[in-house]
Amino acid sequence: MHPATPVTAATVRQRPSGMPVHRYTPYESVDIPDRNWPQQRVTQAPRWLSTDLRDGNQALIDPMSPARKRAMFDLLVSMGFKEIEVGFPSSGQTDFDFVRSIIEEDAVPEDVTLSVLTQAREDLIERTVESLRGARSATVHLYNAAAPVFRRVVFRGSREDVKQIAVDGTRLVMEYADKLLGPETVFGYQYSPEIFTDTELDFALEICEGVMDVWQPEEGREIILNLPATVERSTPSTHADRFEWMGRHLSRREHVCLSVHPHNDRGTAVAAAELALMAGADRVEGCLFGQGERTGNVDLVTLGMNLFSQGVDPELDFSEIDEIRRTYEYCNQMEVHPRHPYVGDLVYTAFSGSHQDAIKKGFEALEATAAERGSAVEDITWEVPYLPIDPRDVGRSYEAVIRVNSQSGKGGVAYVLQQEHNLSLPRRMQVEFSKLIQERSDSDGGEITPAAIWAAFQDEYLPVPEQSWGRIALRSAQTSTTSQGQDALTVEATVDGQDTVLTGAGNGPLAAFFDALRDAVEVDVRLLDYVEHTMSEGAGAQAAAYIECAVDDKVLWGMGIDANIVRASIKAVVSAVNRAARP
Ligand SMILES: CC(=O)SCCNC(=O)CCNC(=O)[C@H](O)C(C)(C)COP(=O)(O)OP(=O)(O)OC[C@H]1O[C@@H](n2cnc3c(N)ncnc32)[C@H](O)[C@@H]1OP(=O)(O)O
Ligand SMILES: CC(C)C(=O)C(=O)O
Repeated sequence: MHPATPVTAATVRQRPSGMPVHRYTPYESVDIPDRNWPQQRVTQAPRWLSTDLRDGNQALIDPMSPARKRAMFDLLVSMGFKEIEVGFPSSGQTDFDFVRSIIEEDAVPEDVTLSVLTQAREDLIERTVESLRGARSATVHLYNAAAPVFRRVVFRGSREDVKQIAVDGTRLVMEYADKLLGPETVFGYQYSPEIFTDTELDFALEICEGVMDVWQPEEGREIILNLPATVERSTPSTHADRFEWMGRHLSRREHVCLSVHPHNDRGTAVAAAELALMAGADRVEGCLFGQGERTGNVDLVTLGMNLFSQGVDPELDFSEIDEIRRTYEYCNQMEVHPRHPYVGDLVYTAFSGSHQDAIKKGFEALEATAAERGSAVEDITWEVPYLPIDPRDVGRSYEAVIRVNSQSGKGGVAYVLQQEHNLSLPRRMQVEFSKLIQERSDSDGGEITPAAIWAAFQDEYLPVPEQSWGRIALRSAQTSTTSQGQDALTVEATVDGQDTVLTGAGNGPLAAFFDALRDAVEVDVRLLDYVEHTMSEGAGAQAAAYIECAVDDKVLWGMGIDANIVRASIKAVVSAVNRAARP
């Protein structure tokens, strides 16, 4: 409870949480009942501007060194950004020198425009324009805050005074560009009424019109009007209403590039950007993985990948997302959260049973469709439950898609055995084995790695001669045909510690083996189900045999792997018989 507010029955009733809500006011909505944006769809990528090297950089505890700046710049270029805000050159020598270095070292591709930010102060503008000498294509971005509290507190002036700062600043930018830049530079201009989100719409419009009257946008001379949610204050829908309102009221709209610059204070910057695009914005400013002041700028990776996942070309290359992330982490000295959309360590991983089951079935269905159509899986429309995109499209593997812990079910365990060991366990055997894994994860806690799952599987099902438990250790098995046309089987094994030769006959090698077991080992085995498959293509391939049997009064599975399918089946029976006697 706020100390100045006494607790009374009335306040408690009005404010059940006890939080000092009376200090805050609701955000004003926009009167635009015939809004169009909800019907719109984004069908192509916007123009992107990365401000990692400016808004991102200015929010770092330790701003980027020249080497880190350069690594970030090169990354942005390699991803396909065509507009890059490379700094605030009048802030100090580091930013100024960085802009100079990429121009002088010819590190800026021909189709990339550099952008630099400045306040509307003459000395700063001069220094800013100075930094751009020799650039092929450059934009000066001028800002001043326009919201009432800034007019009152920061500039201590009227609307007219604040508009004049923008108008004079624009004129100064043009004058210094004329004076300092040569014909080799294609020069552009951007203006931002800072804190657009808290600025009265009519005043935001008035100040933008004043700036345009100076710049005189026309065919081949666009102006970028960037309307920043410097501090995110409204719902994305109200933000979109404001964009639609501005788009409807701005003069010379066809020469205006309307730009959105969301911050993430309410956690909805991505939605705010998307809805602003629906409301007519042409361009988005933001940072990789949402770096930036306070809660960050809008995350350009999420925005781009959201387009990608809807079948729209983002016009940015995210195919090696982990490389992008590594460079981001080096440059910003910040870590990406494990749940960060599209890139976090855990975002393509399912631990829970029902998710794993659905993912596994999804992969199987995709492969079946591809086989049916005779096409590659990569050419089939992606439709796998719980995975909005194919992790491989961003350079991830399927390795971590399913991880097993106490929340996992049979699907997850089966998936790991399938992926790592080419074993397709029959459904009832999946249930049987996953119970064993479940018991282990319940008792040990935490994740059970694929290696631990495999070790448990081998220990439980795959009989080997040196195995430390079980009645029977198989050494060799040979089949022949009896004079009555039956299958005869001779098996060399150690039974209860004694070297033994087992013989039997029956209709098929399995029946012959059951016969041998009944006589020599005194167990009664009945076959209930049998499944086999090859584990790989070509000669020398191993076969896997799974046998469900009743061993005396126990029903359970056994499994065997061998290059010879008969031996694989016999091993599977040995596996079941041994398991039946396991305490
Ligand atoms: C929302 C954003 O992200 S905006 C970008 C913010 N980024 C940065 O500020 C990073 C780089 N900035 C800097 O390094 C420094 O601010 C500098 C070097 C540019 C300027 O530093 P200083 O000269 O000390 O001024 P400072 O930034 O503190 O600004 C305060 C003064 O500028 C005025 N001012 C602030 N913004 C603007 C603006 N956009 N246009 C004109 N004047 C402005 C203030 O009213 C104040 O004036 P006063 O001293 O007469 O009261
Ligand atoms: C300079 C402007 C565009 C800005 O960074 C903001 O308002 O957040």
